Amino acid sequence: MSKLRVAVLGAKGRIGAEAVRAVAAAEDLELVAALGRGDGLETLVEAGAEVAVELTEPASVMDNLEFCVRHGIHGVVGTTGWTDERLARLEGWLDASPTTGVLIAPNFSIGAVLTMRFARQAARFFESVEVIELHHPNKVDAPSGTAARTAQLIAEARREAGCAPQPDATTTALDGARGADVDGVPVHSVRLRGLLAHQEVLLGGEGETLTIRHDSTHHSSFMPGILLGVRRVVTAPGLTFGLEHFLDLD
Ligand SMILES: NC(=O)c1ccc[n+]([C@@H]2O[C@H](COP(=O)([O-])OP(=O)(O)OC[C@H]3O[C@@H](n4cnc5c(N)ncnc54)[C@H](O)[C@@H]3O)[C@@H](O)[C@H]2O)c1
Ligand SMILES: O=C(O)C1=N[C@H](C(=O)O)CCC1
Repeated sequence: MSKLRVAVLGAKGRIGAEAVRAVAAAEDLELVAALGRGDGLETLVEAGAEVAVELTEPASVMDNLEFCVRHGIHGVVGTTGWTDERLARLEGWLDASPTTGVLIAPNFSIGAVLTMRFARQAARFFESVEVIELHHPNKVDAPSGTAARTAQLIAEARREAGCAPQPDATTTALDGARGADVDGVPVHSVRLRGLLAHQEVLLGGEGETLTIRHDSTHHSSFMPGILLGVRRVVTAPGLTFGLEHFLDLD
């Protein structure tokens, strides 16, 4: 059986370097290109890449994906910075290339995907929900893509269940003291040397709290999800948002 031809964009970055090793080590995949900043995207076509793993930065991801989709190269995207406007542009490119698939995964680790799932399940049962994400201090964006997605899922679940707004008597606060408001859910971002990627979802009701916590302590935690995404995206045309769609969770 022929191997799936895979390229990594952002190959010299923290997660990109780990992805290069993981793809190269997978028996059913062939690493055909490993691009860093400044390398020409034409290399993807010359190398015959079928799937591009996009692990760069929010300022680069759109140009890279536009090129890939235009050339029928499937995308597996971990890069953050997704807004409704960006997603709409990507969907426009995909409409014009109907056999091409792009997976955007706010987080590739199974624990983080389950944290999002559990948070969504729990959200309607508690009066209060806040998210704390904690990352290494080299991270350029805040809040994390994972925390933003978690907050959106929580907010959706609470809207669907008709939950009342969260109780909060704060009338005076320093800027940022109550975190960022993501769809009505406060999200707090910690940047600390020694950390990699961590998240807590705090839920509170009368006389009880529930904390859902996930820790990625090494970039290896993201690799099984990236490899799964690469194998599945070639049979999933259009946009898939979230690795959970490839996990058959329930
Ligand atoms: N979804 C997930 O599970 C997951 C996990 C970890 C990191 N991330 C995200 O992945 C992205 C990268 O994270 P990181 O910690 O590796 O960052 P990093 O800064 O270590 O690496 C990014 C790399 O991309 C390179 N780059 C920038 N523009 C480029 C371009 N146009 N073409 C090729 N290379 C380019 C940079 O030079 C750098 O080497 C971030 O958005 C981060 O939030 C996602
Ligand atoms: O290290 C990062 O940067 C990470 N980014 C993603 C996010 O913003 O959620 C996933 C976790 C690691």
